[in-house]
Amino acid sequence: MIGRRKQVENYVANRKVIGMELLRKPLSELLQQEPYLESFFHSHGLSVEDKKENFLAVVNRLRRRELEDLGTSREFLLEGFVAFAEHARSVRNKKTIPVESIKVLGGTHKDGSPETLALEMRPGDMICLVGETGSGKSRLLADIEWMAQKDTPTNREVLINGNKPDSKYRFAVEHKMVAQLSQNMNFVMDLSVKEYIALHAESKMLEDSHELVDKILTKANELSGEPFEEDTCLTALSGGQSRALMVADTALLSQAPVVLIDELENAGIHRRKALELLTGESKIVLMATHDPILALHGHKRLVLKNGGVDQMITTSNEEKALLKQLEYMDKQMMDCRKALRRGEKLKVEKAC
Ligand SMILES: Nc1ncnc2c1ncn2[C@@H]1O[C@H](COP(=O)(O)OP(=O)(O)OP(=O)(O)O)[C@@H](O)[C@H]1O
Repeated sequence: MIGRRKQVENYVANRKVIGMELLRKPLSELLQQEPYLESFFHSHGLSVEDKKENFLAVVNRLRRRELEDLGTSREFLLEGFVAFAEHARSVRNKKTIPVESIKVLGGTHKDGSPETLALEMRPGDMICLVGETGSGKSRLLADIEWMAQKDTPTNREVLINGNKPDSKYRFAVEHKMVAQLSQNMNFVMDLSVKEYIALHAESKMLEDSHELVDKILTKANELSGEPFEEDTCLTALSGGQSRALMVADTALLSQAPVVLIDELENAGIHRRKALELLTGESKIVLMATHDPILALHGHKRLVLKNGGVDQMITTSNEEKALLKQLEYMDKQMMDCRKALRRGEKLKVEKAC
């Protein structure tokens, strides 16, 4: 039987240069540069009291009994740590495709007739989809999400920056082009708001995650009708607070250049600010909605009929003027709601 120092030396000798720098660097230095590596220690039940040590020393120190208790081996830990770090680095360095434009070329309506469409969208655009039930709004959102190549029921084709998207972008989960915000956002995790955002930021291997967590919390509170604290449990958030958190999280943490929204419900969220936050982060926002305030906020709206885009309407100046009136009424409604919550009696100027 070979001793533990020998096992580690053998491993070191057999291992090619890659990974050795990682194993020999003092943990204090390594974890300062790549704090997410600490989760490897937690998940493998390793304690690191002396951070001046390097990973080789940590593994070397472990006794056979301890390794058995942890259900692992030295080789496994060394291999695992290097693999974990390499994967984490690749996630961190991963770039989504820089999107300058997305073009949707028409396919066919439900009855098979051709759809005349050449829709071009650029970062910062907000486009609304309107239409009767079953007219094809969700299908259009799905075509964009799947980067359809005449291979969906609509036969549409989606071009990224004027070209057919590389299949690695179409099918690889880590290159997600699209973030979805759906109507039903319920949390089932037993975490505080701050823990949840921190976990999400950590999963993206971001360096400045603390700053970002605070920024997301502040933005979520600006969007929410009812403010909430960082230690509020996710499951205790109201529908509006959950949506506000998801919008802020998507805008600031998601690398996906496109956000698809299936109706942003009215209650408890400042909808205009939510859209401004998303488009301000240079995302392309597409939203299926029948809410006039949201629909008129879009630069354009697509009218869906029989599975195809029937009209593409640019928001007119008259509609923009109407939007101001609607927003005024909406604010009155919000104020009334707040006053009711505070137990106040409503006065005529606050009447909705
Ligand atoms: N061009 C098309 N060709 C064939 N099938 C289509 C086409 N467009 C939509 N469909 C199909 O029609 C059905 C209804 O479409 P979809 O769910 O997109 O409608 P919707 O407008 O989102 O409806 P709702 O408002 O009820 O959510 C779906 O099964 C969808 O796949």
